[in-house]
Amino acid sequence: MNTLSRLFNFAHNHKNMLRQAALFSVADALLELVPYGILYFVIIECMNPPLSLAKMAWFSFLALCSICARAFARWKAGNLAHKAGYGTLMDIRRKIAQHIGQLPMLFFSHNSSGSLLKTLSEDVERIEAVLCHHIPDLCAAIAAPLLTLTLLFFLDWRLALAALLPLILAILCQLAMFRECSTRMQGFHDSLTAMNGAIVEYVQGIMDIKAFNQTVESYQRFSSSVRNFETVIKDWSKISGKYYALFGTMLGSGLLFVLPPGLMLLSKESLSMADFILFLLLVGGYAAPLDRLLRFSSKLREVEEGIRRIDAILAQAPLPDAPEGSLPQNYDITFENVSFSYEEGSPLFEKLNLHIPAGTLTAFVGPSGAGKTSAAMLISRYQDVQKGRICIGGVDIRHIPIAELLRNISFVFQDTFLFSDSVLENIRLARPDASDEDVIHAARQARAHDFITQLPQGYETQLGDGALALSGGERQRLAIARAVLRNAPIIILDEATAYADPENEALLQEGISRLLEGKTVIVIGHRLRALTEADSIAVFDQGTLRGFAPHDELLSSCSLYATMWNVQQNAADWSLTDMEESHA
Ligand SMILES: Nc1ncnc2c1ncn2[C@@H]1O[C@H](COP(=O)(O)OP(=O)(O)OP(=O)(O)O)[C@@H](O)[C@H]1O
Repeated sequence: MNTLSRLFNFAHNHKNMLRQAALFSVADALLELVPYGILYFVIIECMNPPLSLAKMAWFSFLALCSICARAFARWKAGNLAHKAGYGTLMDIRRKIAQHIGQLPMLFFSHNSSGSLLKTLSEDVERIEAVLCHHIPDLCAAIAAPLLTLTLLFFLDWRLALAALLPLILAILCQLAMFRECSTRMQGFHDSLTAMNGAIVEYVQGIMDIKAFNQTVESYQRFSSSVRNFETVIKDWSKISGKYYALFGTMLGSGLLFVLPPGLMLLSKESLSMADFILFLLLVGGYAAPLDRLLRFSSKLREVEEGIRRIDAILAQAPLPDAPEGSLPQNYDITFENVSFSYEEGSPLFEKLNLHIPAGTLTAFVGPSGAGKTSAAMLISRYQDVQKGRICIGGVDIRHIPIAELLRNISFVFQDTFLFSDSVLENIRLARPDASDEDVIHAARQARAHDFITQLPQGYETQLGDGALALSGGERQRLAIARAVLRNAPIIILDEATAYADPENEALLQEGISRLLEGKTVIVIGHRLRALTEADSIAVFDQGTLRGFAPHDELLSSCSLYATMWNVQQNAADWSLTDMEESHA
C-alpha cells in the first residue's frame, strides 16, 4: 500500500488524468455488461412470440452503440493513462537529474554510474508501465466483477451468493500463497539485487576478466549469483505455481457452483428461465479479470525496489548553495584549520592549514593515499569540510554561489570522459557559448589540433561509446583543450601527463604551460622530477602537511620529501645504468 501511495505521489502532477483514466476504465467494465442486458431482453422476447422485428432492430442498434461506446472508453482510458504515465516518467527523470546535479561530487564516487543508470532508466520505466498499463487494467479488473455481482444480486440473491463462493475460495487461496511466499520475499529481492550487481560488474570489468582468461563460469561472483537466483526462483515457482493454478481454477468455476442450485430453483419455478440463462452466461468467467490483480501485485513488488532506489537518491542532501553570496576578488586559496573525514572513515585531515598565493603553481605530492586528491577536490566543494574553512580570495567557498565557484575552477583529470558527440562539441562542453574558432584555438593551445585534423572527420569525428577510440595521451590533450577554453582562474591538474609517452609528454607540457599562464594552479603528481619548477610543493602524508616550500628548500627541511626524491632519483639512475649495461 505504501508503494501504491508513493506511486501516486510521483504522479501528483497528472492525478486528474489518472482519475479520468480510471473512470473510463470503469465505464469500459460497465459497458461490457450492456450486451448481456440486451441479450436478456432478446431471450424474453424469444420466449414470448411473436417476435417484434422493430424491437430486434432496436436491440441490435443498442448493442452496436454499446460496442462503439466501449471502444471509445477503452481508447480514452489508455490514452489518458499513457499521457499521465509518460508525464510522470519525465517528471521523475527531471527531478532525479536536477537533484543529482546539486549533490556533492562525493556522492558519485559512492554510487556507480551503473546503478544510477539503472534507476534513471529501468526503475523509472517500470513506474511508467504500472501507471500506463496496470492501473487502468486494475480498475477494470475490479469494476467488472463488482458490477456483475451487483447485477446478479439484483436478478436473484440466492444464486448470486452461490456465485460468490468460488470468489471467496480464490481469495483465501491467494492469502495462503501470500503467507507462504512473504517469508521468501526478502530472499528473492536480495538474490535479484546480487545478480544484477554481478551482471553490471561483469560487463564493466569485461576487459580485465578476459585479460585474466576468466569466463562467465569461472568468474565466481557472476556464476554463483545466477545459480542462487535460479534456486530462489525455482523454489518460488514451486510454491506459487500450485496456488496460482488453484486461484485461476476457482475464478473460472462459477458455473459449477451456480448450476445445481439454479436447476433446483428452476424446477421449483422459483426462478425464470431468462434469469437462469443470463446467470449461466455471466457467472462463467465473471471473476476471471481478478486474475489481473495477481499480475498487478507482482508488478508492484517489482517497482517497490525501484522506488526505494529513487527515494534513496532523493533523500541525499544537496550542497547548500549561496545564490546571493559573495564573489572572490582574487584567486588565492587558503585552508584554515580544515578537518575532514569521509563518511565512514577516521578523519583524513585535522586542522590542515595551507595558503596558496594567487597566480602561483603549487604541487601536491606524497605517498599514495596521503590525501592529495582529496585536498584538491575539497576546493571545489567535492564535499563540505566538517570543521574550519577553505577560502578563495578570502571568501569561504560555502558563501560563494556554487555555479560561480565551479566557473572559476577547471579540472584536468587522469581519465577524461568523452561524450557521444563530435570532437568539437566535446571540447565545447567547457564553454557552451564558445564559437567554433574559439574551440579550435583552444585545441591549438593544448597541442591537440594536429591529431584532431588527422582524425577521419577532423573536428566532426564522433567520439564516445562505440565510436572512435582515442589514446590516453590524446584524451588528456582534449581535457587540456577543455580547460584552455574554460579559461578559469584556478586550475587543478591531476596526474595530467600520466598516460603520455616522452614525445607526447613534451607536447602536453607545452599545452599545459600555455594553459597555466597567470593562473592559480595545483598539480597533483607523483613524478617529483617534473615538479621541481613549481613555486611551492605541499608534501602530504596520511592527511598531514609535512612540508610546504620550493623544491630546494624542501630537500633540506622535509625528510619525507628528501627520501621520496632520493628513491625516485635512484630508481631513474638504476634503470638508466641497467639499460646501458644490458645494451653493452
Ligand atoms: N570517496 C571516498 N570515500 C571514502 N574514502 C576515500 C574516498 N576517496 C579517498 N578516500 C580515502 O582517503 C584517503 C586519501 O585518498 P586520496 O585519493 O585523497 O589520496 P591521494 O594522495 O590522492 O592518493 P593517490 O596518490 O593514490 O591518488 C585514502 O585513504 C582513501 O582511501
